[in-house]
Amino acid sequence: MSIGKLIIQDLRNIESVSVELHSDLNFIIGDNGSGKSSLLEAIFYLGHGKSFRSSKVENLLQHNKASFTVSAKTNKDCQMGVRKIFHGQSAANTEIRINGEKQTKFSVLAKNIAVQVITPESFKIFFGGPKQRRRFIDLGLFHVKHSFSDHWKEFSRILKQRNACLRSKTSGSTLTYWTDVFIDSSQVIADLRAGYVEELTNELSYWLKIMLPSVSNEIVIQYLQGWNSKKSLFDVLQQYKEKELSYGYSLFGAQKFDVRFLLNGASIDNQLSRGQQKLFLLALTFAQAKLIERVNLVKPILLIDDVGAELDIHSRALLNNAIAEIECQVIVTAIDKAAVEQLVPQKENYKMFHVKHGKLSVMSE
Ligand SMILES: Nc1ncnc2c1ncn2[C@@H]1O[C@H](COP(=O)(O)OP(=O)(O)OP(=O)(O)O)[C@@H](O)[C@H]1O
Repeated sequence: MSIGKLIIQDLRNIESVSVELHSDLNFIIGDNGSGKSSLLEAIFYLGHGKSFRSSKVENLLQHNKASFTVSAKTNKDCQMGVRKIFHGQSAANTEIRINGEKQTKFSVLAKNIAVQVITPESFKIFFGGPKQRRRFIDLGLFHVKHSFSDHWKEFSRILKQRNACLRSKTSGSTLTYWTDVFIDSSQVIADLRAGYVEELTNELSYWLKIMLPSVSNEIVIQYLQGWNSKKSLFDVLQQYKEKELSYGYSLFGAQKFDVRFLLNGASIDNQLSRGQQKLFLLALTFAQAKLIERVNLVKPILLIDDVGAELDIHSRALLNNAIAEIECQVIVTAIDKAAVEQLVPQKENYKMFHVKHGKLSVMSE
C-alpha cells in the first residue's frame, strides 16, 4: 500500500495541502519550522490516530481552527480519511471513513495502512525506558499476528481486574481467580511475542548486513517476557504475593516485557555511536516493515524525519542501499537537498517537494 493523493487541512501549520506522492520515494525539503514534520504527522495520524511527538492530539490542530482533516487515496484505490472535530478545551469527535463508509474505530484504518516513523529523537527514546520498545514490538505484533489484538484486549481487561483486587487488598478466592486467568493470558501473550521477536531477529540480520555490516553478526535481540524465564509465572506470583499486595498492582506478567539489543553480550547503546544507533533503529524498522508486508501484503509506509541528523555521508549511502531494497513507500524530510544527495536514485524514480510556510510545491532539478 502506498499513498497517492494526500489531502491535509488545518493540521499544525498546514492550512491546506493537496499533493500527489510518489509510490516509492519522496523527499520533503524545507527550512526549520517550514512544516516538514507536520506533513509526516498528518500521515502518521492516519495510521495511528495520534501524534508521534505529542501525547495530546489537540496539538495537531491548527491554532484558531475547530477541526483538522487528513485523507488519502492509496495505489489500491482505497480512499480513507479522518476528521477530528474539537469542541472547546477537551472533548473531540473523530469521523473516520474508508471508501465512503463510516467507521467507528481507528483499528480498522490501521489494518489498511501501516505507518512507521523514525525521528532524530526516536533512538534516544528507544534506548531509554521500555515504553517505546514495548510499543514498537506490539505494533509489529498487531500487524503480523492477527490474533494478538484480541488477546491483548482480553489480557488488559484481566490485568485491570487483578490490579483492582491487589489495590483493595482483596486476597482469597477472588484474587486466586484473577491470578489464574492472568497467568494463562500472560503466557499466551508471551508466546506470541517470543515468536514475533524470533521472526524479527531473523529479518533484522538481513537489514543489519546492509546498514551496519561491521557488527551485523554480533547483534542479538534478547526477549524478556516479564518474569523470570526459568520459573513459571505461577511460582513467581506465589513468591511475591505479599509484595504485590503491598504495592497494589501486578509486578510481573506480560505487561512487564522488554527487549534488549546486545552487541557481544552488552547493551548496544553503550557501544555504538549515535549515528550507528540510528542506523540500527532504521534496520530494525525496515525489518519490521518487511515482516508486516510479508504477512499482510500491505506495504508499510516509512517516514524518516530529518534524515541528515546524525548520519554522515557514508551512513547515508548505506541507508540509500536499504531504501533501494525495501520496496515500501518512503518519505524522507531534510533541511536541504545536500542532506539527501546520497539518497537520490539514479533513475528519476522519486519526487522531491519543497515546503515553505506549510505549503508544498514540486521541486524542479
Ligand atoms: N497547532 C499549530 N498551529 C499552527 N502552527 C503550528 C502549530 N503547531 C506548530 N506550529 C508551527 O508549525 C511550524 C512547522 O513545524 P514543523 O515541526 O512541521 O517544522 P519542520 O519543518 O519539521 O521544522 P524542523 O526542521 O525545525 O524540525 C512551526 O513553525 C510551528 O511553530
